[in-house]
Amino acid sequence: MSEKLSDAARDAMLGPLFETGWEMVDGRDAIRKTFKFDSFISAMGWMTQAAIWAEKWNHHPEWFNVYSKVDVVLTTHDVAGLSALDVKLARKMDSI
Ligand SMILES: C[C@H](O)[C@H](O)[C@H]1CNC2=NC(N)=NC(=O)C2=N1
Repeated sequence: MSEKLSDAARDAMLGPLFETGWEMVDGRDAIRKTFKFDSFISAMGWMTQAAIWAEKWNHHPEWFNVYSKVDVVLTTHDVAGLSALDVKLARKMDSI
């Protein structure tokens, strides 16, 4: 079972993600980022790879795709807020 991120963990783990374009969602304990690709197929390929990691870790993104753009929101529904799993998936999404 995941735990909500502590204040200390937030400082350490979220700071580096904010540098790569992640930001807090207004009014929610969640992070968001828009990923842009050069085609629909590139976006779908990225989503497919991210989906395989999400399924492996049983941690699923809220996301929305239009053509070559994917809007992603990460949060942990089981704890109603951010957990280390959100950070792990965000880092993976950045690295794919
Ligand atoms: C029952 C199942 O394990 C849970 O619903 C999992 C699935 N994927 C999940 N994904 C996310 N983002 N948060 C969760 O709390 C979560 N819980």
